[in-house]
Amino acid sequence: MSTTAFSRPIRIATRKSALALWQANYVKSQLEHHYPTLSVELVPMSTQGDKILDTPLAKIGGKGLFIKELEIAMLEGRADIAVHSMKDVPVAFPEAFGLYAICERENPFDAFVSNSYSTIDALPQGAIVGTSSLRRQCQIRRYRPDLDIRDLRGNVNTRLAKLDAGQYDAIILASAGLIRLDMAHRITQPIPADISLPAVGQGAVGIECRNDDQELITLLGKLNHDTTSIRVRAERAMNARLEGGCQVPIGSFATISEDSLTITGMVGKPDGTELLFASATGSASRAEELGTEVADALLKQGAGKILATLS
Ligand SMILES: NCc1[nH]cc(CCC(=O)O)c1CC(=O)O
Repeated sequence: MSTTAFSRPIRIATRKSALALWQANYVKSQLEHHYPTLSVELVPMSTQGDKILDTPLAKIGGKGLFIKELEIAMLEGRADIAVHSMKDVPVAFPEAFGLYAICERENPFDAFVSNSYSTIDALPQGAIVGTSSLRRQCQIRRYRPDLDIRDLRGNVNTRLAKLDAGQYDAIILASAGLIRLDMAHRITQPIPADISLPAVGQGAVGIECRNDDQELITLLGKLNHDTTSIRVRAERAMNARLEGGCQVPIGSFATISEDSLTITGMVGKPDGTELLFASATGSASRAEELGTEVADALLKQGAGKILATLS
């Protein structure tokens, strides 16, 4: 625990979804744990992305959309930091902002959620599976080409409600979201990485603030989890080289053992007919280079052509 010269409260800009609020409260409690004299407040706000919930994300501008309004609040001095699911954070940051802590990763894998079938393998021919993620779609289609994959939008609770109402035989969600919202019991089957490689940064929470807020940047350093941060940096470097923008059929997953980092990447056609994989292993100190190497190997196999048809 440390004392801090911070005299004003730290205000966390956050979206109002249950998951966003959980993450903001988590960062609040981490800050209070490390700096007991600090006062931390949440500044919940509606973003454009929340208001257009029925439009597929890809069509309304994708990943950057949720974040912009939180950044405006920080620029206008209404908030000091913003908390994000790393998988929703674009690779390129707006000039005035940076990512100054990545907290310890929760379970990074996708989850199969069903009220009737215990595993993906147990689904009958042609079963209806809900997901709007091109990454999940292409990998599930490769594994089970017979399934009927249908669009599924909304926050975690909305998606579960649609499953419970019988609109789908199963849905695919991130395990991390369910665990954080106290719904780990809804995970019917954790989906291993060899069936569905997670999204870049899945399960990790990142903290953003203005580049000129040096006092705050120093303070946030305590909340950074080194191993998570290195893994996510490798995954994001891969995405950066692939120019993986908004909603893309890209998976990336890095692990660290001792000082060695292994990263596997995937780019796939949404219909599941062609999936490219590559991986690299090396010193964790070369995280970003290894991520870039995997991207280059994917590009060499033709990933650029697949991605170009989607933009
Ligand atoms: N795309 C929405 C989103 N962004 C972050 C999570 C939760 C998991 C995480 O923190 O990575 C989810 C829900 C989901 O994909 O099921």
